[in-house]
Parts: sequence; C-alpha cells; structure tokens
Amino acid sequence: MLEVKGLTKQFKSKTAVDHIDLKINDGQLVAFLGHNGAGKSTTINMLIGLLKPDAGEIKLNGINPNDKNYNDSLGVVFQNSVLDKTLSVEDNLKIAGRLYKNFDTGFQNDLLDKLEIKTIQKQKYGSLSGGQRRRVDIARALLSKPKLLFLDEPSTGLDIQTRNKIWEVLNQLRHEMGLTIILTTHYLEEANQSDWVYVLDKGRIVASDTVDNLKASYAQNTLTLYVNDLSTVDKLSTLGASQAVGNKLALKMNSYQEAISIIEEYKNEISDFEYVHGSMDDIFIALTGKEIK
Ligand SMILES: Nc1ncnc2c1ncn2[C@@H]1O[C@H](COP(=O)(O)OP(=O)(O)OP(=O)(O)O)[C@@H](O)[C@H]1O
Repeated sequence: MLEVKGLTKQFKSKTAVDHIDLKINDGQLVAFLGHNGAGKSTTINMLIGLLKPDAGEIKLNGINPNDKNYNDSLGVVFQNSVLDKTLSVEDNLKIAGRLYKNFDTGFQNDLLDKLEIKTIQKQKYGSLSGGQRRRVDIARALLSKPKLLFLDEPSTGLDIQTRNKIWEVLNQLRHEMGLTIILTTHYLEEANQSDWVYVLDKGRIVASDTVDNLKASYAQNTLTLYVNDLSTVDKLSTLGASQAVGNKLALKMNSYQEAISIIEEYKNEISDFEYVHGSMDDIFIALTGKEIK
C-alpha cells in the first residue's frame, strides 16, 4: 500500500532522515520508535506531503504526494492540534467536515459516541483537558474516513485510562474499516501492540521487524536463579548465556518451557527464582546503546 524508497531530508548540515525504505501493507499497525530527534516527525511530514523530500520516492497505492488525490485517503493527528481553541468542539468538527466531499453524518455520530465526545461537544476546544483534546483531534482526523491514519506521538501526556480508551476505539476501527495506522512513539507498550516496528536512530532505520522477532534477537527472556550453594553456580552457568553475581545467576532463555524444565531439574539446588520477559527497552539499548526516554 505505502512504499517508500531512499527517503532523505536535510536541514542545512543536519541530515534528519537518511535514506529510509518502508513497505506498509493495508490494515497494519506500524510503529516508528525512536528518541527525540530520531527523525520520526520529519518522516511523517514527508509522508503526508507537508514537507518536500530532498531525495527518495513515496508511493501510496501507486500515487505520489504531488498527485491531487494523494491526501484523500490520509488522516493525520499532529503532536500539536490544528483545531481552533476559541471555537466549540462542535464548530471545529463542522468546519473540518465541510472540507470533505463525501462527508457522512452517521459516521461522525458513531465516532463521537465511540470516542465519548458527545458530552463535551458544546465546550470550547481550548477549555478541554489534554485527553479530551486528543480524542477530538482523533475524531477530526477520522471524519474523512481515511484508509491510512498517522498519529504523531498520540499518547504523550495522557493518562493510562485515556490511552486505553483511544486504543480501544482505534483497534475497533482497524477491524471495521480496515484502517492502516502509522504511529510515532516513545511508549514501548504502544509499539508492543503493533504488527511491525521500525526503530529509528539519527535518521536511519536501525531495525525493522515484528515485535516478536525483535525481542528474540535483542531482548531474550531472563531466568534468574538464587542458588543455595556457590559451587552450583558454575554447574548451572553452562545451561545458557549467563551472568553470575554471588549466589545469583541470570540465564538467557529462549522460552518459558526451557525455564520450567531448568527449575524442575534443579529445584533442590535453588532457593528462589525470577522470570522476566525481554522488553522493547532492551531492544532499544541493544540497537542504539541508549535507553529510550
Ligand atoms: N524545520 C527544521 N529545521 C531544522 N532542523 C530540523 C527541523 N525539523 C527537524 N529538525 C531536526 O531534524 C532532526 C529530526 O527531528 P524530528 O522532529 O523528525 O525527530 P523526532 O524523532 O520526531 O523527535 P521527537 O520525538 O522529539 O518529536 C532533529 O535533529 C531536529 O532538530
């Protein structure tokens, strides 16, 4: 659906996006994961036709951003809202809706219900809380029934309840409308639920894979054993990639079944254990040497 080759953007001497290739299929949820300044927003701005690339090719179902039909199938939620703070939610959405030739009132009603906006419709956009604003921003971006929705850091500054609410609705729309979503995020749990992750660092894609494969390559699960007798540390450390500190031995595990069989076999020689799943943080540190913030 969306195919990108060699996408590059330079700001004076700074290369913000450096030869990025992307292939995103219909209905996928794809995350661009990276630090501040990794090049996520610049990439999105080029994909939505707001910024002209210095090099590279963007094709959305075969058409490029210069084509007048390119924007018809896009919805965008920017980091900073494009809505008018002095107008009510209702008026803001009315103005936004006028821009679309096939505006569907029934669909708008359904969106307002799903995103729980009806009770705040009369309020000025500027008087809403951060979470309420984000729900309205998302409703605005979806009014045109886009096929592809861009969310630039949708969860920044939101509490967990609002985040969950937004994702419940977005996942529902993915199933109902076959919506494709591209999001940028610093939140690991948001990248966790995506079908595909591009990890960006200094304008480049440093990894591109499913969450499961990234975890298997860079963030294995760890079984930590607390052994009764220091002499058994040496014996147990041959069971896999390991690190020992005193009577504590951390072993990298490929699966929980492997962990269970080790615990079972050595139950008389251990006093306690912990099993920790590999995380996206581990992936990020392994790839870039930096923690994600
Ligand atoms: N208009 C601009 N002029 C000059 N430099 C820019 C401009 N826009 C972005 N940059 C630089 O390009 C790099 C990439 O920025 P970008 O905003 O794309 O990163 P990001 O990954 O979206 O970061 P964040 O998570 O903070 O939003 C940064 O070094 C930034 O300072």
